[in-house]
Amino acid sequence: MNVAVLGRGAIGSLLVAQSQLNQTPFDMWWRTPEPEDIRVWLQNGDTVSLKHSEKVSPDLLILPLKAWQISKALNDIKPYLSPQTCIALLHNGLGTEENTLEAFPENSILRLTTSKAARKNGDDVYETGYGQSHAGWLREPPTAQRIAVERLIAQVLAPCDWHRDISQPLWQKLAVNSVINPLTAIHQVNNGQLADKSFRTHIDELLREFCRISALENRHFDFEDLQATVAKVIALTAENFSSMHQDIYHHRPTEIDYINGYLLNRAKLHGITLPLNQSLYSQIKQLESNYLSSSKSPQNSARKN
Ligand SMILES: NC(=O)C1=CN([C@@H]2O[C@H](COP(=O)(O)OP(=O)(O)OC[C@H]3O[C@@H](n4cnc5c(N)ncnc54)[C@H](OP(=O)(O)O)[C@@H]3O)[C@@H](O)[C@H]2O)C=CC1
Ligand SMILES: CC(C)(CO)C(=O)C(=O)O
Repeated sequence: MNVAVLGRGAIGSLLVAQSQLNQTPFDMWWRTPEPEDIRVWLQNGDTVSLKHSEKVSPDLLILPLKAWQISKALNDIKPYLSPQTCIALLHNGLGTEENTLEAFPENSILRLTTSKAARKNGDDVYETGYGQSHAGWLREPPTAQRIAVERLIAQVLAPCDWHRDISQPLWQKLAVNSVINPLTAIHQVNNGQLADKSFRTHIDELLREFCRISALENRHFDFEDLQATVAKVIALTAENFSSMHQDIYHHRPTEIDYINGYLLNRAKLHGITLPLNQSLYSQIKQLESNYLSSSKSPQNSARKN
């Protein structure tokens, strides 16, 4: 099976490194031919060197991109895809699925999410955490391709659970991201600092709003289970800076439209408001607008984490 991974981002590089260690190397499609190669530093001490590949129509294309990059990326690479190419979306948040299904009506589409962690520093990628992944089909391919893809994904994203309805784990991850990401980004704290009791009221209120909108979507989450899940993620990733914290710090666009913005869109459809989500959404948009509208380059800021 010919597999390609788009970009040379943190999570994508981790997957390609893992595929090399499994002796089933994936191709990597970069936006630019430079640098000649990149290195991935794994937590087990291995270092893997990765190179850019020529674009040949793949059986499986994985897009481990920021949610807001997906639509343009798929448009850019459409000429290299055939109706038989399976497209795998891997990102935080929700909201790219419908457009992808519509834009590629003949292709099988897979949705992935992961709690693995990696960060880029220049041309190097560092694995910073192990974690569970989840996978499920939005549109299934014929049986032989389905089995081959499932086997491959189970290897490179291990441990990986397969779901008949992938939207349930995606909503569960959305709950976690809708709390940790904007709070850490606005207060510029690491994930662990959210355990401080001063954040308790906001965390609980965000989870209450999440339960209200998810129930209207016929997805039922227990408030106390979510409290426990968020507390666990905060403890397990205490030293990490969330992706939204890093995006704000490095003056990059955030995924807010696909996290709290997604919840707000669903709420609007149901005719309800989510006041705390709205407030955090507006604060993140304001922070983004301070630098996205200016010509100052993000590279000018000192790097952290
Ligand atoms: N990093 C982490 O620890 C975790 C990340 N996630 C989620 O996974 C997703 C990916 O995150 P992450 O790996 O950190 O993101 P990165 O920003 O590191 O990687 C995104 C990559 O996509 C590439 N890209 C974007 N648009 C295109 C395009 N049109 N054509 C080709 N390449 C393109 C970028 O290329 P270029 O380098 O040229 O800009 C970049 O290499 C996000 O949704 C994130 O929230 C989830 C769990 C943990
Ligand atoms: C789970 C969490 C919050 C870990 O940092 C994450 O997914 C992110 O930073 O985007």
